[in-house]
Amino acid sequence: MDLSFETIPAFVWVFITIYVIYWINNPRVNKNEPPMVPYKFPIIGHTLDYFFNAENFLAECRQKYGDPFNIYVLGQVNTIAGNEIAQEVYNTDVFNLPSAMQDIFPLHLVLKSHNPETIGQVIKTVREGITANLPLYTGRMQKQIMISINKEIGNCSNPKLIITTNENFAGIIARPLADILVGQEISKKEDVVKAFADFTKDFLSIVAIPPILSFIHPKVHIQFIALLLIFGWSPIGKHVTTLKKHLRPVLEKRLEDKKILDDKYEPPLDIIEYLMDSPEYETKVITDDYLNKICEFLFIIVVVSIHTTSSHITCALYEFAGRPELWDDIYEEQVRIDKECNGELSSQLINKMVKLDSFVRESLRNTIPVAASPHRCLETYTLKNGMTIPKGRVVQTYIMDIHYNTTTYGPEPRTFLPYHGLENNLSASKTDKNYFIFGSGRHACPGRFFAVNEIKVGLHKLILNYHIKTPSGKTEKKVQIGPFAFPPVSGLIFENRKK
Ligand code: HEM
Repeated sequence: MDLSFETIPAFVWVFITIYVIYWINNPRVNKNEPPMVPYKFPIIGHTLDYFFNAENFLAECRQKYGDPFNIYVLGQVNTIAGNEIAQEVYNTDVFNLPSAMQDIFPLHLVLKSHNPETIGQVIKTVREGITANLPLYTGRMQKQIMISINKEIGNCSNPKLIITTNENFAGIIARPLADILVGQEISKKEDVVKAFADFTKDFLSIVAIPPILSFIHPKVHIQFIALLLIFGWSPIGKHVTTLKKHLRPVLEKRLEDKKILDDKYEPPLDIIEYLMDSPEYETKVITDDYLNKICEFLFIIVVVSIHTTSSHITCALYEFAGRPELWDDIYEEQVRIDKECNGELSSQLINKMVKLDSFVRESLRNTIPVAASPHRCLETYTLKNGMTIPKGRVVQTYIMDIHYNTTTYGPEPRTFLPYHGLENNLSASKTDKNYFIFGSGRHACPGRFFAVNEIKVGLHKLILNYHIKTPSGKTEKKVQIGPFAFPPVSGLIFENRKK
């Protein structure tokens, strides 16, 4: 590079910009706050440790500074709350998940109606429309899962290696959810199932943009993404168009039928019917605005439900495939239940899969990011231990500290304990202070009962139909990207069981 007299102003500007960023973001931690972990480089702080060595870095900090402690990542101070503090954070309304998520998972940029009010309606819909009707959905769920299994895994008379990246099982999970959300007619359309299965993956291309501008402020990074979207980038636009195309005629027909049949109208059991019946979504005519509103609402449910469930069923399958010592025991339970119901599962029988449930709980306990689920402190708050968390601070949940605590899970907490849940009367959907996969307290995931049922029915059918093993014959390593964990990518070998 030529260093001439003219380049000096550019250097001066770069220097001034860095100094201003440093000055604005220079962490000011009050005396009464959790201890700040020292760092070497201004602005960068602990960013590299957190994104490239999170597990060891946080473990060392925890040992030295206790729970909680502060680190400095992407120009912001974050409080890390582990086993002793996280429960208090989750049980106090001053700490808010959606507010902190907006900075790293800006769904509101592509789904304009994603705001606190709509999230409240989504939670209510999941509770009243899905969880409360679980027994009524079981038959449909089972049928749709079998369609997906036959389509995506099919006949394996010879051993077949299936590269089970997340997408494969997103299809298995998307089909039953489509059935429940948009009804039996629309969910037969393959392009709708694909739109549901792919929506989150395509949205994640937004999240994958390196958050360099967050060093200035997280909102600057979000504004940059907003600009890209304004200039025409639309990773999820095609999915909204697909859903609208199929939704319009069905909603119009339902309105028409209601008018003609009046009291004799038999409402289908699905979420679009639930919505049309609710005061916020009542309408006499299906306008484009109305369709947009309904589509956005449905995609919010899709985002919170499909990717989470599909990556967990994938990981559970890898755990099963890599642990031959469990195969016979869990298979025998599935055969017994299958015989009891002649292949037609009911909610009660899903509850009877106690070994499978316990295995799923253990797989969920072990499929965790190092830290996740940020909560923003909305008002300065003093913890029971006397430490103060200032307004605006993001508190990260140190999940590994919670899920690998030695008091609950023994001196080797990373050992896979398939029957820990069964022995301690803890089902896979039961949250407690040592099991945070579905969060905790008042805001704990309202879809967890449905998610666990879906995972259990999926595993039940797969285990009944196939021998499943890993290519190495052992458990496969999950993929770790930064503090996040993803299913292994080695693939799984399926072979038909002899009937
Ligand atoms: C294995 C699959 C799933 C996992 C691991 C998971 C995990 C979570 C977690 C950690 C939270 C935050 C809880 C908190 O703040 O305490 C959450 C919230 C939520 N989940 Fe799930 N979830 C799963 C499946 C589902 C499904 C299938 C649905 C819907 C059918 C769903 C709907 C929601 C909703 C609406 C919220 C927001 C709750 C609130 O803010 O109060 N989730 N989930």
